[in-house]
Amino acid sequence: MSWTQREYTPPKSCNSNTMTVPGGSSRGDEGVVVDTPTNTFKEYLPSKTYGNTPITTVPTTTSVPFNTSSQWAPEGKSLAAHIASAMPTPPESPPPTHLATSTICDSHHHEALVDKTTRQLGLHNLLRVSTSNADRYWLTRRCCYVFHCLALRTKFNYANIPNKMILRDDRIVRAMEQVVAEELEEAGVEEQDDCRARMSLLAKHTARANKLLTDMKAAISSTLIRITGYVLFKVFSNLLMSVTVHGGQQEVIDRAAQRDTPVIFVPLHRSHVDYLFVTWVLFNRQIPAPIVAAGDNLRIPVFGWLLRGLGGFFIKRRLDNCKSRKDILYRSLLQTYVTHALQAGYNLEFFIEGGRTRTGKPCMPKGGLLSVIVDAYSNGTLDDALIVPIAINYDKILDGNFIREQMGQSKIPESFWGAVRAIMKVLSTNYGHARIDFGQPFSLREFVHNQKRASFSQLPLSSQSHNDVLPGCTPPLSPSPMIEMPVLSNGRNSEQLQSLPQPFPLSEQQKPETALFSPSPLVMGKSYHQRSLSTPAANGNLRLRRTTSNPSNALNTVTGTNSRLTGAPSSSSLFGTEVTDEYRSLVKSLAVHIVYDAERCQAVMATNAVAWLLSYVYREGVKLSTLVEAVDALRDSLKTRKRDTGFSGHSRDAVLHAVHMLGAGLVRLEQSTTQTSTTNDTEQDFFIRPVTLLPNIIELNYYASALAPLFAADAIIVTCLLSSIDCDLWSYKDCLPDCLVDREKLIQRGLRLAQLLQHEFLLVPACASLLTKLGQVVDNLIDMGLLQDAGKVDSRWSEDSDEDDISFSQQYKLAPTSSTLEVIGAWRNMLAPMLDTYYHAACCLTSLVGKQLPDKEYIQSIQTHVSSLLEKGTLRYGESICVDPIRNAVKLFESESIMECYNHNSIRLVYLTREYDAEDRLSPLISEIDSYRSCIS
Ligand SMILES: CCCCCCCCCCCCCCCC(=O)SCCNC(=O)CCNC(=O)[C@H](O)C(C)(C)COP(=O)(O)OP(=O)(O)OC[C@H]1O[C@@H](n2cnc3c(N)ncnc32)[C@H](O)[C@@H]1OP(=O)(O)O
Repeated sequence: MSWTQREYTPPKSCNSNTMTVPGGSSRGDEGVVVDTPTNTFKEYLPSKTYGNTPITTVPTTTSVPFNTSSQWAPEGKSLAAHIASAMPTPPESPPPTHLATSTICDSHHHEALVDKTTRQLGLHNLLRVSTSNADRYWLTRRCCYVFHCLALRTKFNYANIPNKMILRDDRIVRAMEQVVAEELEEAGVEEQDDCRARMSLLAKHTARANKLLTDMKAAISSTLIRITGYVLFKVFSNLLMSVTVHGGQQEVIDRAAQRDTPVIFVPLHRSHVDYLFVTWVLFNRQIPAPIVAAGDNLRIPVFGWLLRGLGGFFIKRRLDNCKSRKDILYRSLLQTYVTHALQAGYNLEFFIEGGRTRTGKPCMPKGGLLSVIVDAYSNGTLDDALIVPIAINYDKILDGNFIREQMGQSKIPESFWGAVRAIMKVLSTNYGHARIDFGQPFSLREFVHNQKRASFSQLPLSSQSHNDVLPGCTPPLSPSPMIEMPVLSNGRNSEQLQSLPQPFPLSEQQKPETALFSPSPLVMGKSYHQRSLSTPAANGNLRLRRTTSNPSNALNTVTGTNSRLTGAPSSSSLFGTEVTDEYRSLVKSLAVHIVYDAERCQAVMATNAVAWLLSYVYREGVKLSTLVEAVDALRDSLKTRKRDTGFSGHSRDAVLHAVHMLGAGLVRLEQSTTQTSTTNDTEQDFFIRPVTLLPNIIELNYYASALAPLFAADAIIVTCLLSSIDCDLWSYKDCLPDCLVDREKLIQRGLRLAQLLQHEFLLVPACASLLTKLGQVVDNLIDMGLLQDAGKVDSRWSEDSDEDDISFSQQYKLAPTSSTLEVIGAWRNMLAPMLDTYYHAACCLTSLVGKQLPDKEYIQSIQTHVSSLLEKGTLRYGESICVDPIRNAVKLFESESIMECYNHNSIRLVYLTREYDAEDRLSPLISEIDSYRSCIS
């Protein structure tokens, strides 16, 4: 089987800054055993019922007695021992094929951060620490973590941001006045008439603001970080075989952290361990801990206090309790706190997806916190920020599984005892390897510049006046009165600071434009506010100085609106109610860039590869030897696509390790004996079979889904191809079926399917063209030999063409072979369960004709419908029952204006729009989705 595919090369405007390090993860290298895992397979005990649907679970006994010796296992080892010793991903293995990736258009910042040294560094297992005397003395060997943690510098003076200072901020004062005025108006009291009512309302809201701030703010303690750092060494070394980071990436992060610019860490969220890892890596690199946005569901006894001391600041997961009424005061407090913290020198970390992925694929990003940063930049409060996408992946996630929620049951709220129970459970299990990948840091300023240039070049020449407000940006805040900025010092004196690399130089291409900016020494020198962590003594009273104008600020300068804007409040803020569409799309494209970049740098673990192959290629089971070959081929494909694997060494070890990690509940390992036809000898092999029953298959699918974004575009084109031909390719193995494929039509169909699946996959970043990407996927099918040139036809003869419009469309004939069929079959199977769900969700729209339903009830009715079809055996894939694709289908119906919603008494009610409020009007949509399913056998 050949999975090899040409890598998608972004268009010229979007340079891929993939860096290569010599070596590359290679197959066949000797693996170094890091640790010895427990030899027992963990028992998998899913609950027997989910909601009202009884679910059959597979027995948890394995088919292979792992404690017996086997002929197959070399040197008379027991099978269990053999499997236990088959562990890929030694940390000293060759480094990955790339350091980090970034898709940022025309980015130049990497030149300043990446050099020969960073490219040459290899992988590093964080659990292996070395103190200078580590090997010499018994005590330093025994207590290496203690010595290591003591040697690290953690004492940064994290600035205190007093409530008073935030409450005095203009934004809060305005918000408070607005809230009070609204309440007075609601109560029918004229503001001028009732001064006392106004004063008492002001006092009430000031007290509320004070309480909200106290509940929100982080209170980092250096000592707590040091102690936790040590505890995490002990805990991780018990739970995990390795925690690997690329040395070059660490070096780049060090350099980024030394710049006088806030660093914004944006990890994809898989597990509660993610935020522990990020701060822990920074602790190991002696970088100040960032403040981390934590959902206020985590503000539970003891743990809440602990998280706050480690950098957590608590935010509401939904800003407004009721969507129809914005909590202006809360929004302005959050925005002001984050802005002041960035000004005070804190680095920030937040999980842009707004929660852990339940499917294994990245979730669509949220724009709230990101808009705060963009707003701080646009109003001149921040000169720049370095954004670092991060991806963390695990052989096996420590937080259990998300089956309950995928089966439609509500999430169990976090509690003290729940957390204690979870920790106790986790402590007794082996979770294999974990891998942390830092993407290429990129400059917010550079991003905004590039976005602005892209939008600017799209404007007609006549409208390209420098006085025009920049497309994608709203006017910045007026300059605020000068307040003194706290000097944050992380131990560097001013000379050291001067010697550090300066903010990213603007590129040659940017120069003509930047010439429009008023030249200022502030940009080149260090006169703009200093960022460093201050000594409390020097900053007993923290005061902030905001730059009066920021000449390097792309938005100010390009809009040329500084003078006009004096006194104008920001309308682009979390607090502001009038967020323009252009500004929203700027923030959205930044958010998409971050998630796209983070996903691209995520390493594929052995469990992901095996789960993907078992879910979509060998659902009926496969011999170990065949699976090993398939993993080899998949690794080649990943390499071609510049994706790194979180394992190295022999693929057979990787497969056995993955089977062990996934456990008997998800994958069965059976011993099989085959007779060779030539020598009549018997050969021992294993037969590996995925457990395809519900709910186990949902968990297996979680691991498989890590590869879904990588193959999503291929899967879309293949699904369109297979559903548009009227023959079954599988019956034409190695011969030519008599059908032709039109390139243009295929790509157009692909574009439509991509639109239907817009809530499932981020196929391209904002700076790239989906059309180009789908074209490259078609080219790849040609390279694979599936499509063969059949000449061009005059497209005038096609149905919708114009008589005068002469254009030729490329035609292809199909040449399926067993290996290409295996590959495209896997891609097709990847989308099949999702398309089934979308189809049935569309069918259920008919139940909404002439009525409205609470959205939860509607989603539940779709799930009930799908599970009844599963019980009847009409549906092939158990995964179709998952609630996530159902929700995404509903979001699609909303974005296609088929359905609308409104809030009534905090309940979200959905109903069909007038154009679709009849069964016959829904039929075209249902048939359209069904047309893509016709390829599913
Ligand atoms: C040494 C070892 C140490 C160990 C050390 C451990 C460290 C220990 C730390 C603890 C750490 C715990 C970490 C837990 C991990 C989580 O708890 S993850 C969950 C919490 N975090 C997040 O959710 C962060 C990302 N989420 C967001 O940014 C969300 O937008 C918010 C802020 C939560 C709000 O969500 P929402 O209420 O659903 O609202 P959303 O639709 O996003 O929009 C809100 C507003 O944002 C603005 N906005 C949204 N999109 C846009 C846009 N595209 N453009 C412009 N404005 C926009 C608008 O103003 C919008 O309001 P409207 O005008 O639409 O009314």
